[in-house]
Amino acid sequence: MSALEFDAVSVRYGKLTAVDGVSLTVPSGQVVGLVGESGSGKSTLARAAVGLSPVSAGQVRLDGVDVRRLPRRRPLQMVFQDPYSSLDPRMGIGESITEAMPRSTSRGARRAEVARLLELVQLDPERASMLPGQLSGGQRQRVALARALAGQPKVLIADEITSALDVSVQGAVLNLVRDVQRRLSLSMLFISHNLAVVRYVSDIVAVMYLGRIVEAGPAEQVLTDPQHPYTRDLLAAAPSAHRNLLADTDDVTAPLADTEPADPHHPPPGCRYHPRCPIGPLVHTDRTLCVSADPADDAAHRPHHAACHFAA
Ligand SMILES: Nc1ncnc2c1ncn2[C@@H]1O[C@H](COP(=O)(O)OP(=O)(O)OP(=O)(O)O)[C@@H](O)[C@H]1O
Repeated sequence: MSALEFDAVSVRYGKLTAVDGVSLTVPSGQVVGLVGESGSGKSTLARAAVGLSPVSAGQVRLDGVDVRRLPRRRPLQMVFQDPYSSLDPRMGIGESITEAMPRSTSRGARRAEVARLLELVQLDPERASMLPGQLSGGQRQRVALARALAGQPKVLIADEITSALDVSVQGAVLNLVRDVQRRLSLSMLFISHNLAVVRYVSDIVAVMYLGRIVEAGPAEQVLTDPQHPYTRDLLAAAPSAHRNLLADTDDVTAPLADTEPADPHHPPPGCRYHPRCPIGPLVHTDRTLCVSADPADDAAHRPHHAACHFAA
């Protein structure tokens, strides 16, 4: 079991700061669910761990070791929304899985290992010679998971892995991932725009807004007693999060009611959420503080914390 730590990580694309000094820990054997609107920087943060987005400041560590020092970052494996990101359409699925195994795997052991991995993701090992195009979307995603597991990871990063699938198979893939995570005691960073899905798999929930984590804590606490107005607004925009696991209405990428989506190229001064935040007017404070001062997350040492001047 291994802990993944983002320590004040920033990612810049030219003038755009997509991830801005994010600190977040995925504790050993636990699942951290990362939520937030489209463009908030979730994928960029996850990709920073596996070397797919450029870290301009800060460090990502696995058990205290800078991940850049890990050979091919093999202990960190990522599964994407589109399984074709990791599967070659011209390569048999068994071969794709074999390719991801450590070089030390003997030739003789490879075939048995492919069969073991296919069984682990509940696919018939007889299918090892099939091409990805001969499988359904859900089966392809299972193969992508088997390929990620072939690298013998300690940490699994799952980025919207069910959102491109038919609703009818989303639940099964989700159950599979959760089952595999528990069985192998993997640490997992799980990204989804669907709050009900995040609630179902996560021990900890982190909420991202314009490149920052604005709230994090034990999943139940964050989702039933949110401290940050943005988290409250997300939950209010997804009322079925508590009932229907896979309802489309939980899409938090939809703009929140009556508010302009934020422009990551021009983050507002002070608190980044202040132009959309209902709290100032509600509590009759003058909003000078929110407009002028960036709310430092003073309580980041606590299990449940939020970056808001008026956190509940
Ligand atoms: N390779 C890139 N080059 C330039 N800008 C990028 C790149 N990748 C992401 N961005 C920008 O960084 C910001 C964060 O994007 P990111 O994809 O991480 O957000 P997200 O929260 O994962 O959104 P989504 O749910 O839509 O994937 C966005 O403004 C996006 O346009």
